[in-house]
Amino acid sequence: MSNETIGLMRDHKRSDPKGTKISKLCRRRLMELASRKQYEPKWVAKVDAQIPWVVETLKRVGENGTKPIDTFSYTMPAALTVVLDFALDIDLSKHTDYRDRICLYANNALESVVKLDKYKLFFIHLPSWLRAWIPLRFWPDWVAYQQGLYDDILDLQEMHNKNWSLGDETESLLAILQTDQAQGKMEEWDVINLIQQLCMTGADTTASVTSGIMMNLARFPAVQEKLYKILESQNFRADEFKECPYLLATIYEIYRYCPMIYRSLLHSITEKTEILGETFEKDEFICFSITGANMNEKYFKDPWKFNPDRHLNEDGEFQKSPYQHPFNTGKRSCPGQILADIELFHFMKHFIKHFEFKLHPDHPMPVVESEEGWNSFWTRQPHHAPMHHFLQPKERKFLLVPRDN
Ligand code: HEM
Repeated sequence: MSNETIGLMRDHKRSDPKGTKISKLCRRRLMELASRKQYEPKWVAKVDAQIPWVVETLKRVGENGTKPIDTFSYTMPAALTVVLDFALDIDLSKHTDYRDRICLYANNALESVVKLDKYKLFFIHLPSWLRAWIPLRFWPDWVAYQQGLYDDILDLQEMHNKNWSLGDETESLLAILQTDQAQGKMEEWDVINLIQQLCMTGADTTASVTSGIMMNLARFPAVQEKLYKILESQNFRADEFKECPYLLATIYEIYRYCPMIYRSLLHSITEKTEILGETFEKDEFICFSITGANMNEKYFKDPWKFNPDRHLNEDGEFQKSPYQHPFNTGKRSCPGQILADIELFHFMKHFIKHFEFKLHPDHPMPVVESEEGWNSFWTRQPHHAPMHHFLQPKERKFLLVPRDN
């Protein structure tokens, strides 16, 4: 790949239908692969493979359940390993140097590429031909730093291609994309950019929600106990969602009640549109408030109550509310949602088996099920504070008490 074609983003313009078409194809490829039912056991196995080292690490850093910890830095490498194994068919737990470095790039990206600031908006709005004339010393520092991620992705691509050539079966996302590239449907930078996007979007999200689930089970011990008993009665098998609807219902209640990913990305309006009486002009920015819908009495009865049962129907089956959109909805909704649900379900099945999650008096988390109680759970720090691309709980530390001690 030549240096000229490496950049943080393909230059998308509405006047460039080819770019839009290729993005749609990339997105479709990701969703097609994740939704192949026959591959689901393969994705589950990738989650299962992470469990021994994550459980051991959580026991060690949590000093066998005596020291409260923030679990994000341990769930993040596990989630990244799963998503990159899905994309590249490479097990990064055998290449921890790449895994740990890519986690750093992804976390750095969240504090830079993903966060909006005036400086960045200014750069985005310049036409690319003009941007190309700006000397690198005027670019934000993180731009040069993030280029290192591309080197790692190119190395991993080489590693992948040692075991795969054009015409072989396409079991990884990279193989599928490279086949498209060979057929002239996309260019090399599209392939690399999609892998880069997965590093930035596919691990911190799942890792953050996994930590959020454990934290909320510590806040609501009766739900945790019920879940443990159900899973234990099945010997912690639950290979599929339908085998433990209460676990999926609990995950969806945590998506609703603890929406750390509280809004969609920013999108621009393509033509003058009216939504619920509001008029939006072409090119205006729009963003969907996931939290706003979640906590609206109109869509969820007693919204301030934590109640997984609201996601089960009369037969005890999981029923997704049409008003809940943790992944947003429509053409730009999260393409990783199938994989994300699989990851959360199976990570949690194992974590619940191995640990009891408990609050610690030095790190109190409010559990008052009222509007005030709900509000007091969150920090009020500004968007530029660390990790504030997500909605952040004031307290993130809790105990993970091993059940097998
Ligand atoms: C629990 C985990 C996750 C949650 C809650 C989540 C949520 C979201 C949300 C709200 C968006 C913005 C959608 C919009 O603005 O319309 C998004 C975008 C995206 N997500 Fe996820 N996500 C999760 C996991 C994943 C995973 C595992 C992957 C990859 C396999 C992924 C890949 C992406 C990508 C590529 C985008 C950008 C889509 C675009 O711009 O068209 N996400 N996600």
